[in-house]
Amino acid sequence: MAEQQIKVAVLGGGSFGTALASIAADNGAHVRQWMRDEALVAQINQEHRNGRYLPHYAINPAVQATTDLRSALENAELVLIAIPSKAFRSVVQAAKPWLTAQQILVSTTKGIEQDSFLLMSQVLTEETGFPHIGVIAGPNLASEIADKQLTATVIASADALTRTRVQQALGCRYFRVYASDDRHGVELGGALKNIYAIAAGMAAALGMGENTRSMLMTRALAEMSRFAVAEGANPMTFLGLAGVGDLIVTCSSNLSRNYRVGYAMGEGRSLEEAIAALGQVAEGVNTVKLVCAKAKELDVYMPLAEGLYHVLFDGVPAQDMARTLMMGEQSSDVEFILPREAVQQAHLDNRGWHE
Ligand SMILES: NC(=O)C1=CN([C@@H]2O[C@H](COP(=O)(O)OP(=O)(O)OC[C@H]3O[C@@H](n4cnc5c(N)ncnc54)[C@H](O)[C@@H]3O)[C@@H](O)[C@H]2O)C=CC1
Ligand SMILES: O=C(CO)COP(=O)(O)O
Repeated sequence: MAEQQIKVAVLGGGSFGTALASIAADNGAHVRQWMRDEALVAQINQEHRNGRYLPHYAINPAVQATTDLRSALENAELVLIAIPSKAFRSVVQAAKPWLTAQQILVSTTKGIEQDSFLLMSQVLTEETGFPHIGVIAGPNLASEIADKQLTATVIASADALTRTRVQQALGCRYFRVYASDDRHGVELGGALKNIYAIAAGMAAALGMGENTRSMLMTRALAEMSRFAVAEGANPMTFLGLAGVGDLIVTCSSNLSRNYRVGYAMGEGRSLEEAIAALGQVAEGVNTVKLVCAKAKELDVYMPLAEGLYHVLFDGVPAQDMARTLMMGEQSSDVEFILPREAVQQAHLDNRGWHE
């Protein structure tokens, strides 16, 4: 018996939405991709190319682009939402008339909502109340996926049907989909690593070495997981693709937009100049603001994020961020083994030498 063709809707005409639409079509799905720009729709449908966001890659000709939300969503079994966090809720609200409780709704967005501090899958839950909600995150540079470089991602959901359908719809010879039920941890991993990608780009532009890069990434992981645990996530998630995996790729690659913003600032450009030169979304700029405020509220120690905040928004020179790392408290390597507090207490108990 021939397998049924799954119907997939992708909301968003940017680089990641386009890469995912093309994967699903390569996998035999019936794919409609919604975006606002009529010219881009025409280009995708006629030339099978997204000249604005992925100009050098061929899109599977079966992807049908449209500016009509209704026709994109009607009868779709799986809806992938690849819209920057600033516009995510408004797009979900516009889509609501054509969303149903049977559909599987998946956010691919790595950001946090400004006023609510909600992650995008929480926005989906709040707006729809539907049961099949998940999130995709992992080391997934869109242009490498479009180039069919071997890539892995994570589908995270408490709902087994959501995990399975996404694995079936997107898993193919160049794209491997792993499952997790820690939706919050996976989604936080994707959002938080953008902060450290900016810092890593800065460090690279300032000529810092490989030891420094490795220290930065590892301490970033400690900081991310500390924050995520305070938010109720499982720290083990950060050993996976959406934690350490995504951190490695975004802190190492010039293809990451967050890394590029940091690199431009490390070369002496202002934040405004760096963003203007990018011309795309770097979610980390907003995320660092929101996370620093939340960390204060929760009393979570995040010296790297705070140091980056001061460089981005208070005019502190980028070189000084490294000092924050070197001159911070003497701490624990892996605090899930030796708690930070135990190290601090031992210092208090042994005051007076070298101080
Ligand atoms: N590009 C990448 O390599 C990856 C991106 N992501 C995440 O996916 C999300 C989307 O990213 P990209 O596709 O890369 O972004 P992008 O910057 O390439 O494109 C964003 C798309 O959203 C559209 N958009 C913006 N505001 C809108 C609105 N109000 N209504 C309708 N459409 C609107 C833009 O027109 C554009 O088509 C981001 O949060 C990002 O963190 C996740 C993994 C990889
Ligand atoms: O999340 C990404 C890769 O996994 C893409 O990162 P940027 O948003 O920094 O380009």
